[in-house]
Amino acid sequence: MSSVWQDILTELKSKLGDSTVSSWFDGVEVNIVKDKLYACVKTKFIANWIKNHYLDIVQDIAKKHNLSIEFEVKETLAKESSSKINNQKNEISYNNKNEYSLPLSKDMVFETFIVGRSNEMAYTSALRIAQSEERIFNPLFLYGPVGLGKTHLMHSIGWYIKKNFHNNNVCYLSAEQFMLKFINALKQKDMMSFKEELRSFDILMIDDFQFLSGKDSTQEEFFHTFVYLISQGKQLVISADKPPSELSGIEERLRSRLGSGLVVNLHPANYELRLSILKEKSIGRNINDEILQFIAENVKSSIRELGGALMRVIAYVDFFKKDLDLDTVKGILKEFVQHKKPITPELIIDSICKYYNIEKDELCSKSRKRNILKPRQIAMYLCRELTDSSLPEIGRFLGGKDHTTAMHSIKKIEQSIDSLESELQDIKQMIK
Ligand SMILES: Nc1ncnc2c1ncn2[C@@H]1O[C@H](COP(=O)(O)OP(=O)(O)OP(=O)(O)O)[C@@H](O)[C@H]1O
Repeated sequence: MSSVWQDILTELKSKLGDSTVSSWFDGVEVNIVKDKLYACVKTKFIANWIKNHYLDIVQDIAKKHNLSIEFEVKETLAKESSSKINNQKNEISYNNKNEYSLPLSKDMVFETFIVGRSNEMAYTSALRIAQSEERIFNPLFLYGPVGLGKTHLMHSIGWYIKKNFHNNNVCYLSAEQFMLKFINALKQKDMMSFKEELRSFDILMIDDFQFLSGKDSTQEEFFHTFVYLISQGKQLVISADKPPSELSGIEERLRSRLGSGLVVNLHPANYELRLSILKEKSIGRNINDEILQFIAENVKSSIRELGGALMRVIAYVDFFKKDLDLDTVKGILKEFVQHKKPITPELIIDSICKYYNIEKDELCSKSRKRNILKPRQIAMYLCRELTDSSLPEIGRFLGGKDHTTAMHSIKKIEQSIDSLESELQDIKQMIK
């Protein structure tokens, strides 16, 4: 090993400690050309980690040796991963037989979807749609905040139908892709093929429908496709971040049709579901329950984030072949972990909005629609239970209501406490 690199490592150890340096810098190969030191690491993950956490400090030390430093990923490993990507591409093109559909991810099937209270209804509806050739719920409209499994369920429907009903022609598109294909057909002056192709599907699934907000001509085209397919007994599955009634920038006649079948909400996962997902995804990995519980308790924003946190822990174990302790995990997941904040009315209001997928303005408005009134009453109840706020303060926080409204709302929730128990538990989990 180059003596300069040896010196750099020694100095790094004195600043960062032996274990950090051996975790991230063991196995680095160096090559000095003129005044540049090229440090070759095994993977992109390690290179990024070093750049994000230790670059300044390494550069400072290198400067003392009149060197600048650059981190690279070893070419052999880069080649390996590029051949993996090529294999994946082959799978995708096999998967993607019709040119209109986006490929379905092979990891997103019903068998890998973990079911809990927050997504049970969505899972059951998706499975029923896939299993039944009768159009029991048409369209199926799945909605909820990001990263909670809408795409996973749509891909699962696609795979199930491909496997069990070979004659059915499935098309899965993001709303953006739908728009791009529409624009392309207009440009090519080939609207007939576009219409014919879309009308030939037995199951058409459009993801992230909110993307079409304000895109009037694309909506118009989609509207006609929608009406045609439904009239022919074909299945439609749509997903968005909001229910049809709350999608802004979508034409009224389309909104009402989107809501004419079954509309199902995916709620944020509670602790039990987060833990089950982590246990399932870490099968065969040497990660103990204490660590999984720590991740489930702290990474709450979405299942996508939860998966990302677990991947980071798994990558660490794979690279360094070391047993993990909780302190190391806390360090690795620093950016994922939300620090515990004191419980305030603002925090309760934010969590309620997230849970019910409504805007703060709506929650604090005068609306007496049930989908707004109930969350507002729950917010008042939780402010009373979890904070020291007085009734007039609670009324004020929820949009300038008076203290009798706050008192009445809290009573309402107390009267239905048994039926609301599990919902309240889930919301409290999000708040804490
Ligand atoms: N219940 C679940 N069980 C297992 N994995 C899940 C579950 N829910 C979500 N995931 C995983 O979480 C990730 C994000 O899910 P998905 O892409 O389906 O979210 P989404 O609701 O469509 O989000 P977006 O609105 O951002 O498109 C995916 O990797 C998915 O496989």
